[in-house]
Amino acid sequence: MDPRSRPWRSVLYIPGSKERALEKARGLPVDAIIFDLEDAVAVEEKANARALLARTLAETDYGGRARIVRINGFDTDWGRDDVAAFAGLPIDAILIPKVNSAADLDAVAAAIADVPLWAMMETPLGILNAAEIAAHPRLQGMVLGTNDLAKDLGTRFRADRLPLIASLQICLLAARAHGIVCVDGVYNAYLDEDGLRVECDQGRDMGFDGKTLIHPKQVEVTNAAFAPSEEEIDLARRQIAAFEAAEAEGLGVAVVDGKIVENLHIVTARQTLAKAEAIAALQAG
Ligand SMILES: CC(C)(COP(=O)(O)OP(=O)(O)OC[C@H]1O[C@@H](n2cnc3c(N)ncnc32)[C@H](O)[C@@H]1OP(=O)(O)O)[C@@H](O)C(=O)NCCC(=O)NCCSC(=O)C[C@H](O)C(=O)O
Ligand SMILES: [Mg+2]
Repeated sequence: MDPRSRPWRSVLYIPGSKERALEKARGLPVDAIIFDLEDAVAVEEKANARALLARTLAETDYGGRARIVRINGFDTDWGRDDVAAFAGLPIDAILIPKVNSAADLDAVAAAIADVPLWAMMETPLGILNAAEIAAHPRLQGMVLGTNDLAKDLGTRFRADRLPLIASLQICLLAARAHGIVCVDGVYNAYLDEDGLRVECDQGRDMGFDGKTLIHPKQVEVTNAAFAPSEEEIDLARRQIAAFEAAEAEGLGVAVVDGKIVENLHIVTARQTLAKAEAIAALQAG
């Protein structure tokens, strides 16, 4: 199945150790959940969190939300046990942190069959190797880890994310070249709705499928930013109608709102309508 055929607007991290948050997520309108065993879980809680999460995933219906488990690094004390604990459980992907190369994916792929892999893109070496990582046959998605990346690059926070733009675009290029999902990093100031909206709009403009989140308060703004707007849906419908009318007259170009519409714009228009339908189906289900 094409991993991009479903919505990935809002992808919420939940610490695997937080029972209340694991329960609460069942009622949140998110497209996907990342159940985190890595940075959100303290060292002394790692084993308990893994057991709690495995039990929860075995017993809990998360509806249409995609379920992704972020394991600890495969070369850490916990990584191999994390992977083993989720074999056979109902999950949609395993997310590997701090992926530096395709070889990091090979190691996890050899340890668990059938489950799609996702990669955290958050190290300078990983960004430089984005093309070979995205080309891995088991990889279905990339998630930007902008906190780790900012740390390793030594950047300072800027609202326009100028120091990170090149890395974001390299990942998008790699993901798009290989037809996989690409989700933007988190916005740390989780009570700052205006700042989140600006960053969501930037990510949407760049071409990300959605954004990773750390708190339920961020869901509504993010879902709105990454869904096709009413205006976009209306334009897509009018472009398709105008182009089909032009084609019926033997023409290859139509004009809508003073702008040319060619078959490549129709591909985008159809994708917009398909995304709106997929979102509606997820919300209805
Ligand atoms: C940021 C938080 C620590 C804030 O926690 P808290 O103060 O407890 O929040 P609230 O009291 O406002 O919570 C209100 C209710 O919402 C639930 N809740 C909170 N967070 C979540 C969540 N993430 N998912 C589901 N539900 C959540 C609370 O349980 C409250 O419920 P109720 O009792 O019914 O009122 C906290 O939000 C948090 O821990 N967030 C996740 C942090 C995290 O996962 N960090 C790691 C991922 S980020 C990262 O590593 C990115 C990457 O690797 C990089 O490098 O950039
Ligand atoms: Mg990180």
